[in-house]
Amino acid sequence: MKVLVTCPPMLGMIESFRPSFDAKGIGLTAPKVVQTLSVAELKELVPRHDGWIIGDDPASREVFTAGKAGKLKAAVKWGIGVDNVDFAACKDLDIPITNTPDMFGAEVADVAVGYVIALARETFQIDRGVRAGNWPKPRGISLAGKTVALIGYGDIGRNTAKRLLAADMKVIAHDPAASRLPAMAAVEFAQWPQRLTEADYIVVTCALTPSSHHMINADTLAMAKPGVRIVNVARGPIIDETALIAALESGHAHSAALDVFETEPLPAGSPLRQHPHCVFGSHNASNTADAVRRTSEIAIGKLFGFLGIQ
Ligand SMILES: NC(=O)C1=CN([C@@H]2O[C@H](COP(=O)(O)OP(=O)(O)OC[C@H]3O[C@@H](n4cnc5c(N)ncnc54)[C@H](O)[C@@H]3O)[C@@H](O)[C@H]2O)C=CC1
Ligand SMILES: O=C(O)C(=O)COP(=O)(O)O
Repeated sequence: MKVLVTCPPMLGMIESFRPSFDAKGIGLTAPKVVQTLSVAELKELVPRHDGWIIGDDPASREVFTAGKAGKLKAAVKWGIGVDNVDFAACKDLDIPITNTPDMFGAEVADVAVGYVIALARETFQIDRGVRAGNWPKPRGISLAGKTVALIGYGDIGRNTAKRLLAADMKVIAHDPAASRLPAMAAVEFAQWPQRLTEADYIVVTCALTPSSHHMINADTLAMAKPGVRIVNVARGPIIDETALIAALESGHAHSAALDVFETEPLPAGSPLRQHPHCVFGSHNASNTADAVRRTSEIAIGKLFGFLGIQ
């Protein structure tokens, strides 16, 4: 058996997993040079492997079809988001596939709340100013009593809500699955974009689906409260970046903290790069040693299970 691993976080610790593959006599391919492979590269590599642990690569029908024509028997998406993986193609081709849900709720919520605080107190502006030899003292806002519109009430959303409530913030959650999810008494639910006008913050923690694509756009931004602060720790295309830039430039939106972007890495020419009221991450909100280790172990276990490896 041979397994291909293409998820960047796991590549960083692949050598520590190699002995468990060797012990089972499984060949392990983990390309080190490129982190996100192209369709052409995947069509070449995937068919030569029995199993595939997928990262942020374009895991398209074309790739799975090529895999099925070769040796591919099963795949696991490392992590939560499956927007880059064609699950329907796997079903059609009879390739068992799953992801690793509920792995990063606490870690990504920590980053989301860090960004809420950074935007409230402009800590990133102070840092830039002090480094430049200035002594800036922007006047912030208090978190207590402010309202957050939380888009997505899954694992990350619920962990984020818990932390925001501890800061005495009010949370209004928007999630089409709300009635099936465990509720917290203090969290109110609303259909999107109802009650958006009340929100001092919009915090995005939902899956990227056709229904959430560009949920934050020129129309919904125009409905938002003047001075709204925006945090996105989920997926870039949930926000129309062109509309966000316009809202930041007009001052209607106060500021934005983005861990994820419509195109990653953020392109050199993106006007966001120049905007002073933004703070950025590098799609890194899940990246702690504990979380990466446990997710990798679970991904390997699920793949071995599919392949019938004890
Ligand atoms: N920045 C990062 O490094 C990370 C980002 N993510 C992203 O965060 C997303 C959420 O992760 P989890 O909470 O663990 O997943 P989850 O599956 O527990 O929750 C996702 C929630 O999004 C909701 N949703 C789907 N469409 C929606 C819409 N149109 N409006 C509002 N809610 C909608 C679903 O009903 C579900 O409750 C992942 O799908 C992934 O894309 C996940 C891990 C790390
Ligand atoms: O689990 C997710 O969806 C994440 O965003 C984190 O993992 P990734 O960087 O997509 O491999």
